[in-house]
Amino acid sequence: MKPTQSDPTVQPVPASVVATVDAADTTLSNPRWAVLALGANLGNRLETLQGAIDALGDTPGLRVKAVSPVYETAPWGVEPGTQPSYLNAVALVRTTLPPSSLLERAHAVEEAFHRVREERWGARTIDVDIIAYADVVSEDPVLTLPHPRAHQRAFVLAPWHDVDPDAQLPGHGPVADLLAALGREGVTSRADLELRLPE
Ligand SMILES: Nc1ncnc2c1ncn2[C@@H]1O[C@H](COP(=O)(O)OP(=O)(O)OP(=O)(O)O)[C@@H](O)[C@H]1O
Ligand SMILES: Nc1nc2c(c(=O)[nH]1)N=C(CO)CN2
Repeated sequence: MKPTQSDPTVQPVPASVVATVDAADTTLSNPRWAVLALGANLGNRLETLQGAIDALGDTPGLRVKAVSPVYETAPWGVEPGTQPSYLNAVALVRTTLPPSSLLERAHAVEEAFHRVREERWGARTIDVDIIAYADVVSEDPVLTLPHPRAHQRAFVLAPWHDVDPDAQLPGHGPVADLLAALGREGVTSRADLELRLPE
């Protein structure tokens, strides 16, 4: 039936309202891949890593596609012997969230596991970093993409290479080459530990 001018349900929506609603819709129509690095060096490290993966899997618009093997790693960037060792892993996700929303979600997951931000590179129950988001390159300090130190970190490159041997770190080249150049010192496989995909 053709609506008439007097039908109140066909009032035109003002352009300003359309623009506001569109701006508030922060999902993308196309899912993108992203690489997340997880690290924990306080508390029950494996349990926390699994909890973070499950929490990420509970995120609307995000699907965890692969979870890497677990590595026990020497704390990077601090005096040796000043912190407990880390468990590290990498998750590959597909998401319709834009990068800023993915970072918000990563921070919410950290908060859920009582991460306390005190000093730079301080010990933590959980750290969730965005290593790469599709092929986005951004120097924004709030969200630098790819992660500005990923290419220097075997604790990121080794698990990433395990789940995606052909991976490329945007702007830096093949992960396999970066890992070969860096070496695996301080990064030990923990084949006795396993992380699951979210149920
Ligand atoms: N790719 C990224 N992933 C996560 N956080 C990022 C990224 N780029 C910039 N940041 C910013 O870095 C800030 C500090 O992050 P965080 O406390 O996790 O650092 P860190 O884990 O101690 O050190 P690092 O950044 O070297 O891993 C965050 O609040 C975030 O805004
Ligand atoms: N081994 C290891 N060292 C670190 C880690 C980490 O996850 N693993 N994270 C840091 C800040 O992101 C600083 N140092």
